[in-house]
Amino acid sequence: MKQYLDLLKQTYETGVDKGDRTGTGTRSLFGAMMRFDLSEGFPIVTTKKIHWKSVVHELLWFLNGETNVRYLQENGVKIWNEWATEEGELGPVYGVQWRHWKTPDGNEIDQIAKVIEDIKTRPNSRRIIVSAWNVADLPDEGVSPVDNAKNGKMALAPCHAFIQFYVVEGKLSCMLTQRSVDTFLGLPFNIASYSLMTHMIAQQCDLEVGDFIWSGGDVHIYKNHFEQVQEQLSREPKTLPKLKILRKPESIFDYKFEDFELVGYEHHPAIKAPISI
Ligand SMILES: Nc1nc(=O)c2c([nH]1)NC[C@@H]1CN(c3ccc(C(=O)N[C@@H](CCC(=O)O)C(=O)O)cc3)CN21
Ligand SMILES: O=c1ccn([C@H]2C[C@H](O)[C@@H](COP(=O)(O)O)O2)c(=O)[nH]1
Repeated sequence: MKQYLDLLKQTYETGVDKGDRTGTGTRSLFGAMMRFDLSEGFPIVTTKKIHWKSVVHELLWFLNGETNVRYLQENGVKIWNEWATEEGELGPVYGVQWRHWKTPDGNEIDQIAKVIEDIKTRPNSRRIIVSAWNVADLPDEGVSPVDNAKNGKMALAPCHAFIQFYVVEGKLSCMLTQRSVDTFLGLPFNIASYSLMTHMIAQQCDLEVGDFIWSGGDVHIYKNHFEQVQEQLSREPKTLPKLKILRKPESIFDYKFEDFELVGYEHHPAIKAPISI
């Protein structure tokens, strides 16, 4: 995960002080790209422990079209709790936009099903895209995440907002555009999550995995993560694990947590850090 550590270092050393919505304050740079060849190992950060269980359950939850944190909580995943209403609602976040994008005529579009169909039937298409950036559902930035969710808006505007797939020589690649990046806490999850999804879609479409390309807009380190970043940058990365998918489910919507095994995930100890809400 040299690419990740290089970006963390670059942001830490060359970023500019910048205020932000949460009030914490950040060091930030604008515009970055990383490329991971998924055939060379599964890109999960090794210089601290990443909670793999949270990565997998969060992705399955998105793919199920869900936006209530109940499923996550039932599976011991706490990462979305702070933004949810008392009933557990987050408003029309990723799950709704991926699976149930509302059209003006009252119908819905399942963007994930469409992407699978496109990859199978029109692999040369340059329009194999999932967008979570539904302008009509964006939150009001002057209102708290919980109040936005109560008002039927997204609790948070999508961070990983635009996904494009590409097929060539029997390999599936994925490129993500992430408009806002919590480099210490969020980014390791985002890289692992999209790499996992690329493996799943490749399996469903009988393709090998190609590259995962990540691009970021406002790449920042929160000011209360500086010590943790220094600690992490002092650690030596370890060899990447391999992802094993233990069966081929009927469809992209039928995967279970137990279907995935990260073989040989060696990592340094976890590093605790406060999350900015
Ligand atoms: N400021 C901020 N950063 C984010 O990364 C982020 C948000 N907000 N809001 C929405 C989601 C929620 N995400 C989160 C939330 C919490 C952790 C977190 O606390 N991670 C810890 C513990 C993980 C666990 O035990 O599951 C970590 O050490 O990685 C990570 C990503 C990513 N997103
Ligand atoms: O998957 C995610 C979700 C969120 N983040 C981070 C990026 C920002 O630090 C906050 C969102 O705040 P905005 O003011 O809406 O930009 O959450 C992430 O890195 N990854």
